Amino acid sequence: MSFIDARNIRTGNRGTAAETVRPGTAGVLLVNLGTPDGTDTASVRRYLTEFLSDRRVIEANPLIWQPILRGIVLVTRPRKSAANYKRIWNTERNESPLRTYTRAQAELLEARLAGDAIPVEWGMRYGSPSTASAIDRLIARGCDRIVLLPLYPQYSATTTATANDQAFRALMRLRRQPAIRTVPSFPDDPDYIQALAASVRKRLSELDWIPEVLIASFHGLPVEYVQRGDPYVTECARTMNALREELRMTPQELPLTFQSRFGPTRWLGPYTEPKVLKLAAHGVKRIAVITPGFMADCIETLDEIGNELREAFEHAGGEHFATIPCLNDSADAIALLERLVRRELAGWR
Ligand SMILES: C=CC1=C(C)c2cc3[nH]c(cc4nc(cc5[nH]c(cc1n2)c(C)c5CCC(=O)O)C(CCC(=O)O)=C4C)c(C)c3C=C
Ligand SMILES: [Fe+2]
Ligand SMILES: [Fe+2]
Repeated sequence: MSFIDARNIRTGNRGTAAETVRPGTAGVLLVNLGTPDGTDTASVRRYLTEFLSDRRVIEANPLIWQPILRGIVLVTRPRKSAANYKRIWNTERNESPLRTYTRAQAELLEARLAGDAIPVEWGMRYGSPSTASAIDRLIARGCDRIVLLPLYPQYSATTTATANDQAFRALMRLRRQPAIRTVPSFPDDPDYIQALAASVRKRLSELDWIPEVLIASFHGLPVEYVQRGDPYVTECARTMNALREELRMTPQELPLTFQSRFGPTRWLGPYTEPKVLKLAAHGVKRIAVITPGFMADCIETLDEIGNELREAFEHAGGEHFATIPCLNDSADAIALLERLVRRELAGWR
């Protein structure tokens, strides 16, 4: 018998097709936040449980937070959120818009990379399809090198870092790990800024009125996270400086605001809705809203902005309200993703 007893060695990756790997084959993994599987309260509760139990998202001591989450938040919020998801659901595919757009981005990017035979898969940080399953699919398609692209233009530990964490957690299951390159955030990448500017010009050209103010609304973050070193707010400011320059607009014409506050702590300001109500109180009748922090339309853009903010503005005397769609599956979005990915592929191809 040889010195190493082969019976004691697991030869493959658990649950993956490691034997299909072709050395030197690179693939791409797009990761987005995640979304419920359905608009029923139970599905939303399942999703929120996983999301809001992530210690990158809620940094409070779990001994304090988990009883609040399970005793209060998960008792009240899922029903309200489920009703909101119903208003924006993609009924044709019976799925959330975030899932539809993330899948479309992956499929269109794969078509763009077809000449180089680079497979593209997509996964979610929370819910399905899981990040681990997407990595398994890339390995089954022969990859031993993965470019991992978290779909957030501005870095935050609550989004980018936890997406990367989840991918590396998935690798912990594997004997034969692929090599990974993570794509950095891209808050003022020229292709991203030009795509945003083009989306503004296109949408405004469809209107028969001109907005007095174009609000740029980003997802918020607790101020404490920024004080502890999260660079998110700096990256939002970089996006805004570049976008204002590209559109030749002033901070008054294109102000930065933050939406989606959650919980009782202080979040980044100014908050989007109070800002819009103040504008209405000052006689502003026509506004448009862009949401540059989101690569795909989702409940935060379609419902919180497209429905709730619109109603609040009109109720306060506003007359015209328009939203600029996220980059979604536009040609500009796919060209941007391709460029970000090709930059990280350098040296591998
Ligand atoms: C402490 C709570 C939260 C932090 C921090 C947070 C950061 C953060 N989130 C996004 C992007 C998205 N968030 C979305 C939904 C969402 N976010 C929170 C809470 C925090 N987010 C909640 C409770 C929810 C659910 C909304 C509901 O009505 O129940 C989404 C949309 C998902 C979808 O299904 O459409 C996105 C996208 C960013 C970019 C960010 C930090 C910068
Ligand atoms: Fe969020
Ligand atoms: Fe929200």
